[in-house]
Amino acid sequence: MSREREEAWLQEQTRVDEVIGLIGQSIAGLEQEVGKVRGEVVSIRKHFWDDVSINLSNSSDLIETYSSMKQQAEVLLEREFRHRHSSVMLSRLTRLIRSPYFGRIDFKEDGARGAEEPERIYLGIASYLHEESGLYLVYDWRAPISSLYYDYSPGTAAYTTPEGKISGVMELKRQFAIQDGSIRLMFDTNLMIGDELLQQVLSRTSDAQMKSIVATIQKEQNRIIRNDDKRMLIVQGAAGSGKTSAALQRVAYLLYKHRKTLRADQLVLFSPNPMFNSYVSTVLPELGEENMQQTTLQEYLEHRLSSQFAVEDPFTQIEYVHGEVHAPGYAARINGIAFKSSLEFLNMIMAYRSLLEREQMRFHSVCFEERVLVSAEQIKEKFYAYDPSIRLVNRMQLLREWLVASLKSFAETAWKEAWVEDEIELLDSDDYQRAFKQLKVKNKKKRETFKDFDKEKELLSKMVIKQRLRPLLDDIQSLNFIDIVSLYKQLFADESLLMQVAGDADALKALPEDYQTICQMTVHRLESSELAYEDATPFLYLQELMQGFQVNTSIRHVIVDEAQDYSPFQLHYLKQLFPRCRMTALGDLNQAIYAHASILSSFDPIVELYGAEETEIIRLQQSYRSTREIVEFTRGMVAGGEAIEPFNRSGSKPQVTIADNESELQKRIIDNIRMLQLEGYASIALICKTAQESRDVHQALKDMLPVHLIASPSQNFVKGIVIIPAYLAKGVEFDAVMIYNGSKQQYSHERERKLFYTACTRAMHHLHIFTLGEPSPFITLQGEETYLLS
Ligand SMILES: Nc1ncnc2c1ncn2[C@@H]1O[C@H](COP(=O)(O)OP(=O)(O)OP(=O)(O)O)[C@@H](O)[C@H]1O
Repeated sequence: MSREREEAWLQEQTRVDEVIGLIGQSIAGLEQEVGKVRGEVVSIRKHFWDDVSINLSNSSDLIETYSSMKQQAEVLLEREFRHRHSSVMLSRLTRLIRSPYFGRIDFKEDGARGAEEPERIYLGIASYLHEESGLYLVYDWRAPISSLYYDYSPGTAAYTTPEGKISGVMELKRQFAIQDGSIRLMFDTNLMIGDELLQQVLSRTSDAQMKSIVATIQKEQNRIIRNDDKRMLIVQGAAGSGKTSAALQRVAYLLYKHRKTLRADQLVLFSPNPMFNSYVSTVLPELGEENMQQTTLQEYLEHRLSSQFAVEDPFTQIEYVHGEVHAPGYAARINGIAFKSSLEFLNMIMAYRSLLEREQMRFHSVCFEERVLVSAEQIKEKFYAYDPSIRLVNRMQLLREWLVASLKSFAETAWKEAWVEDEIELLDSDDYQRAFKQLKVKNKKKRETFKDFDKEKELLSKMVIKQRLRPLLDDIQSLNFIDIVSLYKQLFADESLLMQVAGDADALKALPEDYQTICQMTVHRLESSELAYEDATPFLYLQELMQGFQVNTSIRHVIVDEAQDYSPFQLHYLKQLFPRCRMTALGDLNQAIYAHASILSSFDPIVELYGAEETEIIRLQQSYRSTREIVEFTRGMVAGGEAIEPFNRSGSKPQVTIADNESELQKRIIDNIRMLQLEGYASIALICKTAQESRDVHQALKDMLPVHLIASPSQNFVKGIVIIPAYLAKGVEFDAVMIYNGSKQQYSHERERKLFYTACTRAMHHLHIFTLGEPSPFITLQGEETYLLS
């Protein structure tokens, strides 16, 4: 180390010591404060009534009592607020003291006098204000001035504040890695930030949890994080380019920037599967923020539809797409999936709604026990008797009122029926008591005598009727008299209707050639009370059009990760569901592994969602996850892959091993896993094509190695050796990846290309593909120099 550098290091360590000392003092003060205020809160709560003087004798005493209570309540509120505030500060400083900052910039604003020293800005995961001097000893990485660190190398630089742009010269940019109070690494950078520190960070072994990237955010990623102008932000980025990482940092940024108006529960992340939720769940707490809500589209669909159907999940659909290629009707199902996820089909459903306003509506009869109170036919007649200019949803409200009235008039006579008397016999004593109480109140009001047997019986009978009609009334209130299942089924059962609707929606050309088979298959499944994944969103959309949209207005920001997995139809639906939200959609078209059209296959429909004016598209080409060798091998597998830039981190070339039979294949895999373990890799994945294959391989290997099977999306992500189907490994990463059988037989069809690419790009340091017989063309078409064959 040069002398100059040694001195700088020493100076910085001295400052680190000072800052840690000061933070320590603040922590001690806060601990005292928290303890004291907690004691006060407990004591006020305990003695609340002792200190309130209660006197209700006359109005002035009443006012005095009220104001004394109010005063006590205000004191309690103020103490509770102080307690919360100090506790938050305390936990922030406790996090900061371990590693107070990771960067420094020296910045001289334009207009500062020549002799003036540049301002030194130290950046950390939270700010630290030294109260006595009034100086910020650490700036929050999200503060406006901190963007200089991410956006510039030394030289002229500028940042934006709410008051405008501030320009100047950055004279120094320094990066640190501080652990337990000691500077472990220190770099001054002239290039763009991160290269050396990033090298170190990316060379580490992976973890079962994603990590924050706050110290090494790259310029392009910073654009994603701080982009706050447009309603829609689309990020199309290569595998491993940091889309998910940037999205989580973005959430932390938004929570900081809008801290007065935005709460964590007003943001929702749509993840590819529940396992992914646990994988990313520690990033925000690590940054000192509460987690946002996390869900999956499937979870939402289940929540809305599972009472009516067995709803197929997307993973069962993928298993079918990749595992049942020879099943009868396979091609029709695939075409059906693509068709039903298109915007053309959405337009057809809209056209269908218009048609239903005039004809073909379907209702359930309103029945009590076996008796039809209002027949489906009568409801339909009534519906079409309303003024056609009234909107469909409003006509449904009118129908509802009419049916509630019909039910009431039925109740008015039904209580006299003989069966009601039998039911009274079955009432328990609580019911009797309740009836008597009511009767007493009524009699008091009407000044009648109580000993009235008939009145008592009438009251009990009416009570019985009311109880028995309650579920029916609830059903009517929820508009369940509209027969949505028949409406959806009718669209496929009556081909002429489908043609008419397609014609009205200008979607005739989009109808697949084999639509008749698709129709039959759809009807067949609905008749078994099953809803295929591709039907779930259209069905729900139709239901909302009939019953009125159930929207969520409290959500202000929706983040859709792995956005390529969503169809245009599904994204449109999400937009309707969250009418007040801004949206961030992050994805990689090359990882689109579903059979439906991806929203990213053309940007047009997704841009149309909020309009070009309100949409920003950012592309990320640099891949950080994998070594240069792995990126150079995998990028050739996908269209446009040549644009993907590897980060300059070297490792061994991907290996391809051919085995003649399955037992040899497995033996080689076992040997390889043992070797990888000796080399110190902590997370190793054996990636299979389907869950079925994963289960079989697990069965074969489990007695020889400690392997975990992850075959269901609801499992948690675990460290160690995992056997996992490719579609569940989406979004996550491993130190070493082995592909179970990358043979020509397994991966050669176009639809398998992206699945294979997704599997290979999960590797950070080591990729090894084992094949049973001839390797897949996705391997052999790569340059021979990009991999090693054995
Ligand atoms: N600026 C950065 N600094 C440090 N690490 C980074 C940075 N950007 C990305 N990484 C790392 O690169 C890896 C890939 O990031 P991430 O999973 O966010 O990428 P992705 O684009 O969502 O990937 P995929 O689409 O393949 O799922 C992670 O280990 C992440 O920590």
